[in-house]
Amino acid sequence: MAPPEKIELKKQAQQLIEQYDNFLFDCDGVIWLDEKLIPGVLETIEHLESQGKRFAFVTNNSSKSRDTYIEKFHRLGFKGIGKHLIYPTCYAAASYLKEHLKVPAGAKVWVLGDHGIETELKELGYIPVGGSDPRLDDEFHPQHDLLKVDPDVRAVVVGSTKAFNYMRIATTLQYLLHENKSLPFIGTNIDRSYPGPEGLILPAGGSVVNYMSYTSNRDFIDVGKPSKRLLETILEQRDFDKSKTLMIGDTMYTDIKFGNDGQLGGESGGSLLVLSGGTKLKDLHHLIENPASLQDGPSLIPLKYIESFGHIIHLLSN
Ligand SMILES: O=C(O)[C@H](O)[C@H](O)COP(=O)(O)O
Ligand SMILES: [Mg+2]
Repeated sequence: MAPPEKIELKKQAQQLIEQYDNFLFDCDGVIWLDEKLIPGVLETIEHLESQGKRFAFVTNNSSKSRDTYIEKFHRLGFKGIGKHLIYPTCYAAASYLKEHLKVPAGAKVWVLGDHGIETELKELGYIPVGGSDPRLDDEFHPQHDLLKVDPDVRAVVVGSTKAFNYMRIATTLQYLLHENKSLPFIGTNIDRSYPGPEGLILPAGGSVVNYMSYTSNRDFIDVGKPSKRLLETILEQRDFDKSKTLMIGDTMYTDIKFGNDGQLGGESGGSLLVLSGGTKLKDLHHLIENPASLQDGPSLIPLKYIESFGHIIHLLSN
């Protein structure tokens, strides 16, 4: 496999834009770092729009609903980003329950995670339980009411939360073990960590999901990147030709694998790694030099890489 091409010249930036019609953006580490917009990204996306390019945002971050993301995009200066362009994994989880598992509206769903999951479940007619219930902040005691399983719960969704505590782990475990482990166990994403504020690398949703997987000794259904089902849903809903679509992300085992396994960009490929988030150049070099050291080897290697997506507008204006 050819080593990834570094985009550093104006003509390479122009070629990239000519080659693809559709752009799928990861958010954390590509568009922003927490509340800070990554320089040049807004201008580059506005340039793509002016060229008639189409795009969508696909984030493994389950903490915010699509409506909350719209507010964030507006706050950061993006105009006209509608709900239909945003695919966070809280929405992917709720859609999976409805479209794939056919869990009927009106069913209760146990949640370990932040508000985004509860909001998206409600939008599809489900009744979230657990989640932000303040009783989950109580100190653990074995007679606590919430440790008794509600028999009306039909599925469990686990995602990132900053309120991880023993009550949440213990209550969620009761549901995962309930009736011989028969309730579907959905995990929003597999990310170990993410690039947070102040340059900190922070624990991500995958740590919470895998904690629950370990303690329950159960596998989970991963609805986030690199899930092929998520990609197919986006391509279908947005009517994107996959051979003309590029995935842009900062994480190789989620974003780049999503683009490569999904065969974006046709025979030439369709994955672009940005170094503005959690992956640094040394990580890319490590992967290229030791592909066997990572389980998924070549499917994690991007077609191209660039220091940040915002760098494109800088290259184009030179
Ligand atoms: O669990 C999380 O919150 C995610 O790991 C993280 O924020 C990744 O989001 P993405 O880079 O897919 O936007
Ligand atoms: Mg990211």
